[in-house]
Amino acid sequence: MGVSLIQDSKTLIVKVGSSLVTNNGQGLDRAAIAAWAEQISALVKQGKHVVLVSSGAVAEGMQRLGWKKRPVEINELQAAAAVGQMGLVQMYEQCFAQHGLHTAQLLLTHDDLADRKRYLNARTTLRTLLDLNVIPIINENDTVVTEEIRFGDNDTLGALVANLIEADALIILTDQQGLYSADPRKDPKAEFIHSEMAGNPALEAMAGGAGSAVGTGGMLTKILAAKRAANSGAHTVIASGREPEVLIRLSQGEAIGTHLQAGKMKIIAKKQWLADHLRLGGKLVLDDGAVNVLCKDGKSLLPIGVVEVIGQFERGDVVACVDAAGKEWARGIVNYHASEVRRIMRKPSSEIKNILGYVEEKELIHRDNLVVL
Ligand SMILES: Nc1ncnc2c1ncn2[C@@H]1O[C@H](COP(=O)(O)OP(=O)(O)O)[C@@H](O)[C@H]1O
Ligand SMILES: N[C@@H](CCC(=O)OP(=O)(O)O)C(=O)O
Repeated sequence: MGVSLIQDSKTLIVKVGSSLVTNNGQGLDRAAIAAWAEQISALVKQGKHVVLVSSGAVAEGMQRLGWKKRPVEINELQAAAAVGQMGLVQMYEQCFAQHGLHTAQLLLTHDDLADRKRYLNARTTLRTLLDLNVIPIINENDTVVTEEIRFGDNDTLGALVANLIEADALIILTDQQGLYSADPRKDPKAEFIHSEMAGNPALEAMAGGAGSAVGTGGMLTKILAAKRAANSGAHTVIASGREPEVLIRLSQGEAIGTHLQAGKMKIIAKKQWLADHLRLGGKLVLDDGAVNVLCKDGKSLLPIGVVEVIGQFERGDVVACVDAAGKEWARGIVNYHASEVRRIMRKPSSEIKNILGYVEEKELIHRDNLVVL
């Protein structure tokens, strides 16, 4: 990858695995967590947006409960995760507080991100937190899922979050320097992979399962996460979380770890995603002024620019933005139900509260959720 792609990245997802966070299951590694918090804080102060996806709840819960062996029963794993998550977020909150930054806890499941309304809600919340310079700390909501906890799939969650907020890069920190041609714990001749295209099927054959007792996904979930992140145009780096100043050095363009490049440009990825993944709901007919600000100025669509609503749709659906002659100019994810849009169209956003009694968002379609055709 052009290593500078990390350097130029504005929005980063950093994922840290259980073995790192808990020092191989020995309990939370305060020094390591403090070091990542310091680096992330420095990046945020440079104007970057950083989301942290952290594993370690089960491992920390086991430690707190005095369990020596990872339980087999799902309900016990869930209990351990619930206990351990408390320690995890306390530690992050304390470490980021040293740098004057707040943290926020987000517990998500894969299903949350597959559901279009929840997807939009999660996306809006994350975007708001990042604008406030708060550090979102994300983990799986282990209480309500069984599949994810069984396979321990925070690598996938990291990629889903990268898709969710269209991050520029996903940095997966683990206990190895990166990807080797085979598991280096088992094959001393394994060669280091410096750079590849994300999604290259040859990578999947190289990746083995977890090598430690506390990590669960192994390299394969990281390779698949890179492929998924690339769908929204995000590059992935797999690197050692124990490498001093790893995040700072990556952001300065240093070639540390394995760089897996996304083949698609973000804007093309976004258009494809909007075209492929969400069903097209109805249409919004815009006045000429609204067409202009959307297409020429790259602004969000406000209710005042809409003159007619055609068809039915729900919050989170994709709608087409057309002019009076029916020509489609843009398409995007709408923040209100069709019946609500019919009530607030042609009105300034300041009247949404009076008309509906609540405000989902002041935009009908936020510019981040819109592509001009
Ligand atoms: N080809 C490979 N290159 C590097 N590591 C590999 C490879 N195949 C399997 N692994 C194993 O994957 C482990 C990292 O995955 P995992 O234990 O799940 O970590 P994490 O907790 O960071 O998600 C490494 O410690 C290593 O033993
Ligand atoms: N939610 C689980 C995540 C488990 C997991 O994905 O672990 P890892 O393979 O170490 O990233 C936990 O916090 O323990």
